[in-house]
Amino acid sequence: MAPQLDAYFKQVDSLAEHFIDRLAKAVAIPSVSAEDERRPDVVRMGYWLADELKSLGADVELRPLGKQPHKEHLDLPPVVVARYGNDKNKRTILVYGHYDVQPALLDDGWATEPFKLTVDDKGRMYGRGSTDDKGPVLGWLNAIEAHKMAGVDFPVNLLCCFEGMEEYGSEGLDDFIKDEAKQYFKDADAVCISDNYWLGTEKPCLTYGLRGCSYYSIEVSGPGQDLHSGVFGGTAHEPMTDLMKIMGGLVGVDGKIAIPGLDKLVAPLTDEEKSLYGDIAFTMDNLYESLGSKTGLFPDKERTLMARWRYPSLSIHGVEGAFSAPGAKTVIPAKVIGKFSIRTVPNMEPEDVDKLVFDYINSEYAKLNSKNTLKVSLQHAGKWWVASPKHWNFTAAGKAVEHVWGVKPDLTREGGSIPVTLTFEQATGKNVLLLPMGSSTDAAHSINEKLDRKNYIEGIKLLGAYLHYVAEEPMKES
Ligand SMILES: C[C@H](N)C(=O)N[C@@H](Cc1c[nH]cn1)C(=O)O
Ligand SMILES: [Zn+2]
Ligand SMILES: [Zn+2]
Repeated sequence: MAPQLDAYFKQVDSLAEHFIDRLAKAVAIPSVSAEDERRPDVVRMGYWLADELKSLGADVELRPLGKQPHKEHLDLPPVVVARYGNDKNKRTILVYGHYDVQPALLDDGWATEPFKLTVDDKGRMYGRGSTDDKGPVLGWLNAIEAHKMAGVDFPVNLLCCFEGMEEYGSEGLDDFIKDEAKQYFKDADAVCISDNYWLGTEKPCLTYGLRGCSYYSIEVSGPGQDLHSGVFGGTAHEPMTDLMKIMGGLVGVDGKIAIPGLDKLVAPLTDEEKSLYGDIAFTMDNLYESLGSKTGLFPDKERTLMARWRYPSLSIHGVEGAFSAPGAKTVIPAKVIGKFSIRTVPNMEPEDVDKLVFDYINSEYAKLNSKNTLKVSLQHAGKWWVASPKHWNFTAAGKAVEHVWGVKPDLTREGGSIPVTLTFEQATGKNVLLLPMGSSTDAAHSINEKLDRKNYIEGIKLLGAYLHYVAEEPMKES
């Protein structure tokens, strides 16, 4: 295998500028799934990706997902499914990624235009979606192209599933995966997802766990319209005041969730699990570097990792309808919608979490004796996932990491969520591996998101090398 991989790696290096150009084209399409007016761009991105795959020789289909639930005027963006290779003597790997991105505005504080890939003198490639998840998705396409150009036989059959709604809770995809598990995806021997990050900036990792995400909104309404606070202040129940009381009580400044009973749903920490954290290559400086400050909640690495991986957290995201522009407008908002989410962990069942959340908010609201109207809703929920890393899929990826990066990867869990991971595992019955490309300082979801050139180019080598090692692994279990 070594000469083949050498030829492939060389080809990746010589195509590096072309691969960066491909990423620039993808970043230039503002495929923001959460913004209704951007939906045509999300669809355009799906078609662009399909065309790129076709030009590389893959069989591609754009599968419609129907209307968006609760927003029937909007079509969901298509799922791009593709097959590259159909050799019965080769293994088949199913890869998943997403071509939608988080919202981004220059005014949010970006140093460069978010939808223009901007490379600085240190090789940092800034742009929305660079690391989450356009760089990794294009990594698979680039791996195909470099094999073709180098004349190296592609070692496996590749099935692709690229969606356009991941950042909005993967609307519609669960049913699609369940339907296709025994059809389009039926040949898959294992699944690989590249959509998370290293823990630091130096050491690669393989990831076998994710937290779940239950996302809620609290709507408080009262007055028929926004009011003058001089004329009506002190005479009416104010929705914003009620909302702030409720939202402010959900979580303490120490990160402790105030919802009674939630902690009882969490799997107890065993001695065996506790012993795993010490060996992970992660320092408090890694945390401070990616936070951009020293505002961590815990002084030590073990508790920080546990807080990220194996305990739930509650984050308050924002308030719709509130006065958030600069200035000093004296308005009483008539209706406000507060948004928060809970990252869930083993053994929290989403329905149990919902019940505790609704009961707590309703009982706290009752204590306010407000005449306003409260509505609490679940926006979307995705369950946590923890798998066994003792599978040939992980062994192959471990060997590929050692080959490309010269170091054994850490086995990590991830604080973020990719809800379809569990769906892929359950619907196909196959092992799922998370193989990240980007690093902890990439600022996914934040301003100035970036992917380092080195992570992108070596990441393309890694994805290709992983497929070669997969082809060599003895098949021991499904
Ligand atoms: C880890 C992955 N790249 C990611 O960013 N996932 C999102 C998924 C999500 C959940 N609700 C909405 N989007 C995340 O963890 O926030
Ligand atoms: Zn992602
Ligand atoms: Zn994301």
